[in-house]
Amino acid sequence: MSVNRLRIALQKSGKLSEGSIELLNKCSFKIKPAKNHYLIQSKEMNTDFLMIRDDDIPGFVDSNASDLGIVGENGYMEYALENPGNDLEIIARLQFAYCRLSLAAPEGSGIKQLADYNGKTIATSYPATLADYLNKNNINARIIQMHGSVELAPKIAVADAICDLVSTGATLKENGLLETHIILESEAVLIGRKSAGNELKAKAEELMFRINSVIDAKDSKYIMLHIDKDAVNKLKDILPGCESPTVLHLHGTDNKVAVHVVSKEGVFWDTIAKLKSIGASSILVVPIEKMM
Ligand SMILES: Nc1ncnc2c1ncn2[C@@H]1O[C@H](COP(=O)(O)OP(=O)(O)OP(=O)(O)O)[C@@H](O)[C@H]1O
Ligand SMILES: O=P(O)(O)OC[C@H]1O[C@H](OP(=O)(O)OP(=O)(O)O)[C@H](O)[C@@H]1O
Ligand SMILES: [Mg+2]
Repeated sequence: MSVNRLRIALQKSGKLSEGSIELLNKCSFKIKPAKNHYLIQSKEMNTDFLMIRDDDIPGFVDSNASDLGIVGENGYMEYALENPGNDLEIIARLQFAYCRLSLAAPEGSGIKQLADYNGKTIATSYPATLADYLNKNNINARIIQMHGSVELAPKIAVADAICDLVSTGATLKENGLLETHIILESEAVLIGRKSAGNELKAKAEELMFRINSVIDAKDSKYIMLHIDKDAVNKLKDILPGCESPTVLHLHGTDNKVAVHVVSKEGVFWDTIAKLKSIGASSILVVPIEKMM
């Protein structure tokens, strides 16, 4: 089937939405989200963005209502476990929306070890993932499903414990809950279909080329500085990637040169102090938009 327009499902609002749009706009898609605007067209790669709830993204891709989708790996896993015959695959991990799916129990409940969950009731928005984990660990617990505010359940005796997403741990703390076991680590992932034809696979590869060039550039910096010629070889101990910097002649002096280098590591204030300690001056650190 000819892929005339590429369809990509994104979360319309929530923890994935901003990061997905920011990443894709750095790939030149010019997505301008607007309330109740669920289909956003882009000239870039002839793409239609389907703005939907994150829980619907895996099913949209699996049923070919969308070609690709960006969802949390936890959401992909939940769908895959609920739909054993699914055609989905993770094409790439996108290095944002980091969180983890964990078991947590009320402070003072005495539930600490995995065995303590036997016979208990656990509230979660991810019943298939929780059931799979409990089965694999021979834990016999009752699961009740909630679609949000899961941390409330133990407080109102709806459940003895919970299985929910954790990022900073603030929500657990605010609700008197202690994290006891991490079931899975999650980040935003690009998903597609294993059975996609060559034309769609080629489009996915072009999209990943753009995404990777943005991700690779994310922590990299372009650094320019002036330094004595005989101090250039000291730079590599301070700046990763400075094994073969660009060294330029400086007009009006034979002792100093300009050095330009891409450093993959974050350049922090201590790096600047070390550079100055070996005589570097006119230090300029600029972000890189894309690297290929
Ligand atoms: N606190 C968080 N920090 C980082 N990532 C998170 C956090 N909470 C959720 N996520 C990630 O974002 C995804 C969507 O979470 P969000 O809370 O926006 O979903 P939701 O409330 O179900 O929204 P929707 O209305 O789209 O269903 C989660 O599946 C997870 O991968
Ligand atoms: O560890 P933290 O940094 O506190 O983040 C974890 C919380 O974030 C998400 O909730 P969200 O705010 O998205 O509300 P929701 O339950 O309606 O999804 C998740 O469901 C947790 O409750
Ligand atoms: Mg949701």
